[in-house]
Amino acid sequence: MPRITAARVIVTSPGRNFVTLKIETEAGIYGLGDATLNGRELAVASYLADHVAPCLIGRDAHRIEDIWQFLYKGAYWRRGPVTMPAIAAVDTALWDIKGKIAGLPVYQLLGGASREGVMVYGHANGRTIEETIDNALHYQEQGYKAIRLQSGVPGLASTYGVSKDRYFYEPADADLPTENVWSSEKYLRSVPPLFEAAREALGWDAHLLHDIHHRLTPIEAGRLGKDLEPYRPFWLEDATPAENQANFRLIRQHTTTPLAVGEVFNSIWDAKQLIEEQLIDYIRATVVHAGGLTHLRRIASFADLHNVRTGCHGATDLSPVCMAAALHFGLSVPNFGIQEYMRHTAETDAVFPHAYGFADGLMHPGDQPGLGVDIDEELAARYEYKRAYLPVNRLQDGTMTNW
Ligand SMILES: O=C(O)C(=O)C[C@H](O)[C@H](O)CO
Repeated sequence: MPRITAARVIVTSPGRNFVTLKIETEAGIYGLGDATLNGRELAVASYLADHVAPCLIGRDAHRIEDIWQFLYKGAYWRRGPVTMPAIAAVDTALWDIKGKIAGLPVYQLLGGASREGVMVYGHANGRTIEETIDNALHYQEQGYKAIRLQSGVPGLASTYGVSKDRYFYEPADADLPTENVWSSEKYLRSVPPLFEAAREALGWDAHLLHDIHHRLTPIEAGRLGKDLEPYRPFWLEDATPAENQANFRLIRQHTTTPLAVGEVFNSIWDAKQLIEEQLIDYIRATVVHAGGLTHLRRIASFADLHNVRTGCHGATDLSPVCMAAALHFGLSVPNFGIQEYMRHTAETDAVFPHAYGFADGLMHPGDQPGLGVDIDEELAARYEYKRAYLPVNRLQDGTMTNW
């Protein structure tokens, strides 16, 4: 049996912070797992190093399910955004090890490929509609079949999703949280003209997506969904906060625009009602924040029963280790919908050499045994952790709201 001999936490910041778990076995085979929780990275690093790693030593690395249950049930304190990325990192690293021992890419262990590749969506954004459309055309030229559109809102100094760079978007940028100002009224007026212009410029074959980033009330989201129906969006994401899952009933009553939610979910319980009542069309839970491949597969199987497809989160704060795992998952899962792909910087890619690649709008995890992603520890050590926070949001009268 491949006995676990070490579990080390590597914190590195090649352009942004990442927390990686490296599990080593007696035979010298190791596996990697992503444990990055944007803006709260060190909490997960400590949870892993101080509380999880000591329990792993000596265990059989092949017993993925048993170790998952041990860490979930054994902590007594279940779920949560710190615990679940820690469990996810262990789980992902164990799938990596199993694949390496078997000499097979992880997607083969998950049942094999269900499709030729994983359709991904790129991020087009700009300060104005014209700039956003211009960027979207660049994505289309590169072969993207699906593009997320985010544009600046007239009258607001900054808004979610609008970056300084055409390809790289990094919202966590300050030593202390940056304060933004938000107006739902101004925003609601700005999105329909964006979609109208996008359909005109990009045609009707392109899948067009949009992220509300939890900023609307359910009835406002219902109105936006209705206003966008003529432009047939692929989805409206994170319409409203989903702690109260019943909120989505109100949105559903008012629009047929497909809904996606779940990037902040960390377990199947966050989505139970949403899925059972078919209040959403796509579940955004992902490998790192929702308990690893083992738990994500459980969520996807449950979603499949209710016609909900996957649409995993894939922002830059999810490391290439998570991206690789997401692609193995996306290639194999029967009810795959789409995968987000926000490309990493060259510095990040150099620290995490990987086998996955993009062609004609689809990504493939590659056929290396395991996940097909590694970490250059020497290079990683050159990038020290830098504290960074996500921004916060206030309404124009100063009231705190969702970012
Ligand atoms: O990718 C998305 O849809 C996001 O909303 C990105 C999030 O803001 C980001 O992952 C927060 O860390």
